[in-house]
Amino acid sequence: MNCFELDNISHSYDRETVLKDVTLQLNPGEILGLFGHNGAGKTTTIKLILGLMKPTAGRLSVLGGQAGDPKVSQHIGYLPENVMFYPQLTGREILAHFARLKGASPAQVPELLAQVGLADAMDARTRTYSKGMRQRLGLAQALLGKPRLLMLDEPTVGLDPVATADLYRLLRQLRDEGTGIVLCSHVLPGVEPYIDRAAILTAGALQAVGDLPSLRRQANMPVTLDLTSAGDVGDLENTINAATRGRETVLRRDGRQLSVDIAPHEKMPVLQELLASGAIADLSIHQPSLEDLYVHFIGAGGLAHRGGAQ
Ligand SMILES: Nc1ncnc2c1ncn2[C@@H]1O[C@H](COP(=O)(O)OP(=O)(O)OP(=O)(O)O)[C@@H](O)[C@H]1O
Repeated sequence: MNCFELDNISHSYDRETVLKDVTLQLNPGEILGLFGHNGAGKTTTIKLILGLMKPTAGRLSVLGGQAGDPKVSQHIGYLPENVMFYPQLTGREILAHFARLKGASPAQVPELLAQVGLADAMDARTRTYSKGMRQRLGLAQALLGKPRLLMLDEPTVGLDPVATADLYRLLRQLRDEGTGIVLCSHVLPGVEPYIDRAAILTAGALQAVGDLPSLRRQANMPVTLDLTSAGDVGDLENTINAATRGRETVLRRDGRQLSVDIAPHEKMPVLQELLASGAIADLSIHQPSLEDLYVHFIGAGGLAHRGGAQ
């Protein structure tokens, strides 16, 4: 059974359509990154899956049932963006309160607080917590009752690099135990190794969905070969020019180092020719990163929306 299935979902607030024909599903034991700039429609998608609103058009099922049905909702964990808690209560008291609301066992509370790195702070009032600690308490709240579907809206905001890596490790562990996880973010650096698939949303429309190799195929962006010459750099330049003649490539030179941007399907024949020439001492191949692919798919409109390329 899918964790959720969105089938041609559209949504409008008043007259403005902010989600357009979105078709997307999440499997158990999978981490999906849902990426888009501010206002792209990520939170609206989450609210529909939570059953807080009904889509204007399209069909939606969550954990095999109806979004918003309490029998479904009890298996969903949700961490909203900018989570806030009552400042006079301790972390332990707050989590115990949410455990009662969710019908989860209170025995989980200290264990979950330790799991998110708040073992030493659980009896301190949350007004003394840093933003990162509040975020981790929010995550513990989302993990109450061992959800089958976990949705996290900008979970790494406020976390330092060590806490961010800890969070991703924890998500991987939950994924391996069968939880389906949606990670919404407009912060891409560092996330690539931790997601199974990415969905890229611009102005309410899905531009691309897939794992990294599939997104690379869809984007068909050039691959960069960085080459170090074995002898005279001019000779290597001539060899590259011969190997790439008639192909669409860009060649750059920086001292003894040469870089060639080349279409993915041209990579192997050109590499074979270059290796056979004996003119290369070393080489590395750079595929487009998740950030490169994101910028490619959101296009000029998306960049304008974000105030230019970053
Ligand atoms: N309650 C609302 N009433 C009217 N318009 C709304 C409402 N909530 C969101 N919108 C609009 O819907 C669009 C999508 O917003 P949404 O919050 O889903 O985007 P997002 O991708 O989560 O953005 P962010 O990263 O800034 O949280 C935006 O244009 C936003 O202004």
